[in-house]
Amino acid sequence: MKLHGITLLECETADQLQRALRAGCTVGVVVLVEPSQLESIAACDSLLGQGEVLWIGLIARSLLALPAVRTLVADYLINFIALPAPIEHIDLVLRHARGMALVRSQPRSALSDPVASNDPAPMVGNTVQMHRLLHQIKRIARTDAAVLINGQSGTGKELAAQSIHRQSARRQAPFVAVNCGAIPAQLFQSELFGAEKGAYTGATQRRIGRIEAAQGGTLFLDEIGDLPMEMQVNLLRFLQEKTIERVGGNQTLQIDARIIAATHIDLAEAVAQGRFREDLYYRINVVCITTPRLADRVEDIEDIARHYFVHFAHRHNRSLRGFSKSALQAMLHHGWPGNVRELVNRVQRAVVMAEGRFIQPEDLGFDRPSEPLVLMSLDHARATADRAMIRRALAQARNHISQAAQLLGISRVTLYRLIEKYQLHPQKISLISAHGEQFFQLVSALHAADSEGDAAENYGELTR
Ligand SMILES: Nc1ncnc2c1ncn2[C@@H]1O[C@H](COP(=O)(O)OP(=O)(O)OP(=O)(O)O)[C@@H](O)[C@H]1O
Repeated sequence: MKLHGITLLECETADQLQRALRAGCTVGVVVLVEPSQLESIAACDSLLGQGEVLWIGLIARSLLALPAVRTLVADYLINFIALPAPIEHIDLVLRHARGMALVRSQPRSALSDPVASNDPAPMVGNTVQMHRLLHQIKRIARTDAAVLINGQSGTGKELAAQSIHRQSARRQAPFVAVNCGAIPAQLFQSELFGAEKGAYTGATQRRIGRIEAAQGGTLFLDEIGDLPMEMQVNLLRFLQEKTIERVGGNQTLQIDARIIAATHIDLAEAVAQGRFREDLYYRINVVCITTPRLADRVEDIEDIARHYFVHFAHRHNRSLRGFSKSALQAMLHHGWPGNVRELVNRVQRAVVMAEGRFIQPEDLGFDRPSEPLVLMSLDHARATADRAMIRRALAQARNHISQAAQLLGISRVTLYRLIEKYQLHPQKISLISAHGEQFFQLVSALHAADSEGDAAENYGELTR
């Protein structure tokens, strides 16, 4: 419907709201003047969190005390106005929302955003353990000694190695990482030492190995504990002589590279069991540091989670607000067997999957903490569960009755009867799509309407 040149999209069902969102509006208005409207808003809550729409609430003052209304305001709205309210106030809030929408729609400059730059990830953490590690890294970076980094998988061993390299005198030269456990034994020699043209079938040109590629810089040997015995001999020779020969070549090349090795297994024990060469162990273990488990520094969890939240929200272009309290709680209570890598993965998944404005425990792949059980009659408990499930099914089926009935495993007739019984009729949600200059016409229309009476009623007129 057009009014004063403004596109007004009135949405009474989730389906209509979905279409309006696809139409690309930037500012939406949730009008809530009767308690009965809350049901339909609850049915649409996943849609309210979608896209880039900035939501403003126009809410009857009498409803603001309701917990459901407070949740709506906290989770989805960037601002709300208690009705009745002076039209100037509504005007101001809507202008502000439009301004925010305009700013958000500007392409963000990758250069001006440190998160988007190509700098390697910083090491985040403010606990005693992290302070100690950062201090050790700083001191080690000044020397050229071989370093062994111990730590469970995902604790940041590679990040620590990069940090040593970046702070060292070799920072302008390459940092070359080799995952010793991931290279097939038959390729290891050529992968590490390189190969001359014709050295083996398929070697159509000279290949520079990883060790040579690290010339002047740092060679990071990840998972060195997984290195097969025969390869340990070759590596030891390089470490002792600082020279290599490419496979199929006869030229000896002098290599100047700092060695940083990392392992998640106990190398001393592997030596004791004869699985790792003792002489190699002492070569790489001149200085040893340990990256702490995430579970041993829980105070860092929130900082790291927020750091990656900003990073991924930017990368995936999501305008989420952050973590809900229950999501933060769930993170603090998790055991983090996969350490920081697991946290990074969970945050990324949550940023992509979250339907509301705030990340919930489910988005992070955790179960929602169970609500404390309140004693109630079985009839009441059943009715509460019925209502919740019907609402959820209606939302998922976009208010399509047959589909919702199917999801619930009941007939359409039964669903209609239950909707009637629990008063779950899809109610009115009003959304005003305001594009560009049309927005100001909308505000003018509100001004004009104001002279005829109460702002809330007039707003209702405009959206009806
Ligand atoms: N302190 C930290 N601050 C920010 N990000 C971190 C931190 N520690 C680790 N990460 C991130 O966690 C992920 C895993 O880190 P990294 O690869 O360095 O761990 P790792 O110990 O080498 O793992 P693996 O043993 O499995 O190779 C990376 O995305 C890294 O950027």
